[in-house]
Amino acid sequence: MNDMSDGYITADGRQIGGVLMELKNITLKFGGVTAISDISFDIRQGEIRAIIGPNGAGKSSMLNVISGFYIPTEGEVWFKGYKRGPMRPYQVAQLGIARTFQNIALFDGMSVLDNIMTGRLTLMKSGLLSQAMWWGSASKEEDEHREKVEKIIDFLEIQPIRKTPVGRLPYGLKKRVELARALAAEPKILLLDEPMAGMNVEEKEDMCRFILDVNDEFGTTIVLIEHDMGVVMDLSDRVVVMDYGRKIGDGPPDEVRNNQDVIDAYLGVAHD
Ligand SMILES: Nc1ncnc2c1ncn2[C@@H]1O[C@H](COP(=O)(O)OP(=O)(O)OP(=O)(O)O)[C@@H](O)[C@H]1O
Repeated sequence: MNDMSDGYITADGRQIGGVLMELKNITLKFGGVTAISDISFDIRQGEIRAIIGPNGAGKSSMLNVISGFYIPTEGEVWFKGYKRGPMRPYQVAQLGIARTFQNIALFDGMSVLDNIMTGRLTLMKSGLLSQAMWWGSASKEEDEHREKVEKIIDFLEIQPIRKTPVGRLPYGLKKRVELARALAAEPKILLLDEPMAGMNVEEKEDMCRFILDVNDEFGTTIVLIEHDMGVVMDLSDRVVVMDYGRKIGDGPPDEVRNNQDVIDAYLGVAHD
C-alpha cells in the first residue's frame, strides 16, 4: 500500500478507489464529555473499513457522525467531494448511506419480505396517496421494488423464511434480515454496528461471508465496528483504532496489530 492518491490494490487483489468520505478534525462533545477528540481519516470507494477500540473509546459516536445522526462539535465531513451540512434521516438515505444497529431494529410482527421492503421506502417515488390514485403505475413501481428485494433475498439465502414474521426468527437470521433491509436501500456506504455481536461461531462465519460477498458483488463500501478481533483482522482492508476519543492507529490490519499504542490500549496500560 504505497501511493494512495487514486486508491490501492488490497492483499487479495481487489481494487480500492479514491476517497468517498473524508472526516477532518472531528471533535464531538456531550456537555463536559469529549467522545471524539480531533480525529481525521478517510473512507475509500470499495473499502472495508473497521473502527475498533476498547469500551467507551468513541466508536459508536463516530459511526453516528459518519451516518449524519450526530453533527460534530468541531470538524468537517466531506462526502463525494462535498462538505456535508446537517441532514435529516431521509436525506442521509438519499445520499446512499444505510446502516444496521447494535440492537436489532426490525418490525417483529411483519414478514421478512415486508421488513426488507421498508428499506426501499426512500427510493419509492409513489407515496400512499398517489398509489391509491394511480394504482396502475404505482403497482408497476412496486413490482420493480419487489424484484430488487427478491434479488437481495436470493443473495443472502433467506428464501425459505421470506414469509416468516421476523419475531419468530433466531438471532443470527434476524441480523441477516437487517443486513438485507440496509442493502435494499442500495447504499454507497453501509455502516454495520457490531454485526457479529451475540452470534455463535457458525453465524459469525456466515455473516463474514455475506459481508465480503456484498462488498465484492455490489462494490458497496463498508464501515464496521466490531469487537471480535479475529473478524476485524480477517475482513478489513484498513482499521482505525480509537482510545479515549482519540485516534491511536490507522492502517492495514497487520500494521495496526503491531502498533505499540494499540497493544497498550487493549492491555489497559495506564495513560501518562
Ligand atoms: N448521548 C450521549 N450523551 C452523553 N455521553 C455520551 C453519549 N454517547 C456517548 N457518550 C459518551 O461518549 C463516550 C464514547 O461513547 P461511545 O458509545 O461512542 O463509545 P464506544 O467505543 O462505542 O463504546 P462501546 O464499545 O462500549 O459501545 C463514552 O464516555 C460515553 O459515555
